[in-house]
Amino acid sequence: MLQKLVQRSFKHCPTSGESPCMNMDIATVNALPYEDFVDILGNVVEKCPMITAAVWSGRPFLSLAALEAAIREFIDALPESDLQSGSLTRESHEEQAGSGMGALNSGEASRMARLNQEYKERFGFPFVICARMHDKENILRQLSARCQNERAVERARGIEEVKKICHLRGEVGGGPVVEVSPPVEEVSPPAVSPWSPEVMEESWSGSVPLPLLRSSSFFHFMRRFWNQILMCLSVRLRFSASSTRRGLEMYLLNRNSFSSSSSWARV
Ligand SMILES: NC(=O)N[C@H]1NC(=O)NC1=O
Repeated sequence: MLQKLVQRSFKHCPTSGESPCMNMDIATVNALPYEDFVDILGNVVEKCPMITAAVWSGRPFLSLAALEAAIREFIDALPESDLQSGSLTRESHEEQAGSGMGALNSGEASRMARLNQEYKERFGFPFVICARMHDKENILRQLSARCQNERAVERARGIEEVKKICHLRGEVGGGPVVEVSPPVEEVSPPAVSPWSPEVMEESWSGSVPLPLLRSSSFFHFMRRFWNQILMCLSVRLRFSASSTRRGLEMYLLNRNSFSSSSSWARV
């Protein structure tokens, strides 16, 4: 499969004979820039180019068989879906607990479960919200209100919420709090940026003090396990094909959205 894909992508082999051509192919494949690598091999797993994108950093591959083995290993290493009950990550637990989701009374829990189910049946993907920016009352209000939206609106909104979660997890990082000297001239983010302190504090109702959010080491985050989502988002931004983008968006919402009625209700 990989050989056919690669050979089809190289119209001619500069040398005669099979093996030099194949060797040349693997050398050429290893030398491919990120975009070309994902463009050519991005659909070896249906509408999951992030798998190809994730293995790109493992080059150089000794052979096409080694590249295929890297893809297989990545697939085998994917954790069970977060949507199975009891499989919430530590970060999800903390975020949901921090917003008060761990203190739902029975009325709130059953309302949350009902609304989650209604949302999932209406849109075909789970409700996603950046819990650190809301308390439980607001989450319930948002869930109820957003059930009335159009699907396209909710799909875009869910992706935006995933990005907010991604951003805040990057800020907190979980690593040592690194004191960094303030830049010589404070360049304030553009006022309209959703990440500007004003916008964040305006909708801020989470439990993590803002100063901490700003001071922990971002680079620790780069080592943390969310590189898959970052890969997704970077691949999504690079891909023009809307169908691929839609596939990735649905992947993000269903695979990384953490929520199912049982998890919210349970938490
Ligand atoms: N349902 C849902 O969005 N859950 C996620 N949101 C968040 O901030 N952490 C989560 O687990």
